[in-house]
Amino acid sequence: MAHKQPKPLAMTLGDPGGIGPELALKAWQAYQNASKTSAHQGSDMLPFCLIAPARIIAQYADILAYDVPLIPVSDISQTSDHFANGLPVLEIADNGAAVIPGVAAAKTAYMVIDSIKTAVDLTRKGTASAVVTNPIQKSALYQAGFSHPGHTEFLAELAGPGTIPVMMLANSKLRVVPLTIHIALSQVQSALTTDVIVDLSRITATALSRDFGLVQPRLAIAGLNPHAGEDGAMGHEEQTIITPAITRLREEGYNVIGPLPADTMFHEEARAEYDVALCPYHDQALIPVKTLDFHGGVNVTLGLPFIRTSPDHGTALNIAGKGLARADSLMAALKIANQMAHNRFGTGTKND
Ligand SMILES: NC(=O)C1=CN([C@@H]2O[C@H](COP(=O)(O)OP(=O)(O)OC[C@H]3O[C@@H](n4cnc5c(N)ncnc54)[C@H](O)[C@@H]3O)[C@@H](O)[C@H]2O)C=CC1
Ligand SMILES: NCC(=O)COP(=O)(O)O
Repeated sequence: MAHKQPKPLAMTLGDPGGIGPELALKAWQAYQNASKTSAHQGSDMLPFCLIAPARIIAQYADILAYDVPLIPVSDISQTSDHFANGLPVLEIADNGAAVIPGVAAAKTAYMVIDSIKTAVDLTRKGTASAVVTNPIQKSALYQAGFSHPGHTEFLAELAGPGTIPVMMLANSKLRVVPLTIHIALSQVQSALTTDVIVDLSRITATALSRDFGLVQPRLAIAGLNPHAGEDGAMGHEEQTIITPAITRLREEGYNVIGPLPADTMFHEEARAEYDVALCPYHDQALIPVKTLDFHGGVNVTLGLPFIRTSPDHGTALNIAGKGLARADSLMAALKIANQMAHNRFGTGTKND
């Protein structure tokens, strides 16, 4: 049987004032170092191509004095041929905006967004296996008129009508899903409905089976209120919204526990009882996962017709261009994208 050509990963620029460009350079160096060790030989890690104006990446390589050759490619399919010799860069339209490490500017937003769109397009066409995003400075994009709270919602729009995106953050100790994402705390109560919980739980369980190899994923749903409402004495959402969702999910055959008091569900023994924790609001989910292992965390968007992973951290403007940024989380995002692609397509071929 003919061996299919594995497709590379499409990495986005992220905010050019943040640590994304530095991390991309460091990730390429880490691949090269790993390829020299015997442990890595024969590895099936897919190479990646950075979708960015090459002059920005060259600026960082220069500032940091990193010896990383940049290889311009006109087509992402050339990535595998060149990856051993340098970091492949697929050029996008460059409006020439100045980039200052540590400064996020609305003037660079066009390139940030174009990089994401291009990566998605290549992945949906099947010429890339997955999208791996570098962090964006959301406030700078908003100044430029970007109307989506973050990647997650933007990717859902690019995927098309009816897409329900699910944000999952994962490290070796914990997986979490916030059931509401980038909204004010005051809006959580109205956004959290039984239908939302059921829909997001189904998508999460399906993805954990298909992409992560869990046969019957165990879901744990957190309460919204202290002590999961203490039988209604501290709030009613557990009784009126969350428990009905859990009942429906169990009737459909899902393995679900909850509503669990959020303050006691993240210690080691409690985590052993489930594969993923679904939490009513953003910080309830992200504080434990980032606290347990900030540098090993990966953000995966489930529910899309393509694979997308990302580091769990942000743009870290305070250390951009200083050589201090750790690439562990981006490396973990590349690794998970790779595993998901292999689980989904075998060799990383067309995927939509
Ligand atoms: N996927 C994405 O595009 C994400 C974007 N963001 C955005 O990033 C911006 C900044 O967010 P913050 O809350 O300040 O979080 P942040 O993660 O950028 O920084 C928090 C702290 O962690 C440090 N840090 C972060 N990544 C690091 C790394 N790889 N190595 C070493 N230290 C690191 C930073 O220096 C800072 O002290 C915001 O605009 C936020 O919306 C935040 C999370 C994810
Ligand atoms: N706090 C997680 C986060 O902001 C990630 O957002 P996204 O840009 O991946 O949607």
